[in-house]
Amino acid sequence: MTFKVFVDGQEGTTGLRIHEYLAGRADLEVLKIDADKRKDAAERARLINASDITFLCLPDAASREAAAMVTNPQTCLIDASTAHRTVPGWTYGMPELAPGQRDAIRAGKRIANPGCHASAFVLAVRPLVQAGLLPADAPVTATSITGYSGGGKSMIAQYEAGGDAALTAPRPYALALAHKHLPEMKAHTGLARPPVFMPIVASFYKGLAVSVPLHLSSLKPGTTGAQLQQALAEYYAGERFIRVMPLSDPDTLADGFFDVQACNDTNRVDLFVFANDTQAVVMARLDNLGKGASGAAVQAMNVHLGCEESLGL
Ligand SMILES: NC(=O)C1=CN([C@@H]2O[C@H](COP(=O)(O)OP(=O)(O)OC[C@H]3O[C@@H](n4cnc5c(N)ncnc54)[C@H](OP(=O)(O)O)[C@@H]3O)[C@@H](O)[C@H]2O)C=CC1
Ligand SMILES: CC(=O)N[C@@H](CCC(=O)OP(=O)(O)O)C(=O)O
Repeated sequence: MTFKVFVDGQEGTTGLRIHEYLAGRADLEVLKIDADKRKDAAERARLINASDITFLCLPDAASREAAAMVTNPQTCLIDASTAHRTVPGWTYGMPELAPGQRDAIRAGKRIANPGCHASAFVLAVRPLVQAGLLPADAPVTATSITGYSGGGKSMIAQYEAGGDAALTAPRPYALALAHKHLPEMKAHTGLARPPVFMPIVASFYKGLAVSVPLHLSSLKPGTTGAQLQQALAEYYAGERFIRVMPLSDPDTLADGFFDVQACNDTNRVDLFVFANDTQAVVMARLDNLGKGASGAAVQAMNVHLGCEESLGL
């Protein structure tokens, strides 16, 4: 059986990368829209409804518009945007989130792909809340360092134009403390409040690492760094795309510096706990265009189609 797949937003950063993942898949027929019609609502609606799977790789408003175009009950949408991640009726497209999440992705026809920063944060924090080590009402904070491709075509063009000295240094942003990933960070971790979150974009193309600093005294009494690491390792045992590293892994910091780009060109997430007797930092690293966007979207499709086990990514 061949499944028909359409990418709405095929010329964008996420859409192009999805096409690379789909190339060579004998089980899929990729439907293409003519370049001059790619924003033509009627033509997009025709292709969406001719597909078994449509990836929405669009700004939020265009994603909502596309979702309203679906009339074919067989069509499954996988939305890369922020539009539907905490909307009832949509399944969060993170198979490793919880037992039962793969079944929900298999059954659902509306799948919301996690945000890149949120993917790293949720995967790092949820197991600690579930294990009772991190109280749900703890005052959690997080920073994220990301490559500029996370900002899509316009930010890539800005960085690659050159000539602006401000862009050569890392730039903290979202300092209104209302980043668009906060609702899903709260909803999918079990935290009572979203974290205080400060992302930083820097002058490298891709790669992302979220850091969550913790005072052990604010955790369940007696919690150690080893227990945090063990909780993550147990939660993700058997997950092929999640690698939980040894506590305070000396190899990672062989030269004293953390490599934000070491998951690039993979669909992998690496999780780390660095700790001493009183403090810990939990970190998650991924490729923002891999597990942070296009890789995760293709993985969700594979789960939906029941072929996750048999295919690589
Ligand atoms: N880049 C990343 O790391 C991640 C991105 N995302 C999300 O994925 C979505 C796509 O992001 P990204 O690929 O980076 O963005 P880009 O800006 O690179 O691409 C978006 C594409 O959508 C097209 N588009 C805009 N409006 C419409 C419309 N009405 N109809 C059809 N096409 C339209 C744009 O056209 P044109 O070429 O004319 O501009 C562009 O090609 C966004 O919601 C983003 O937030 C999610 C996770 C990570
Ligand atoms: C560098 C940069 O600007 N990054 C984007 C994140 C991209 C992303 O993941 O956005 P979605 O919510 O659409 O998934 C940002 O922080 O807004």
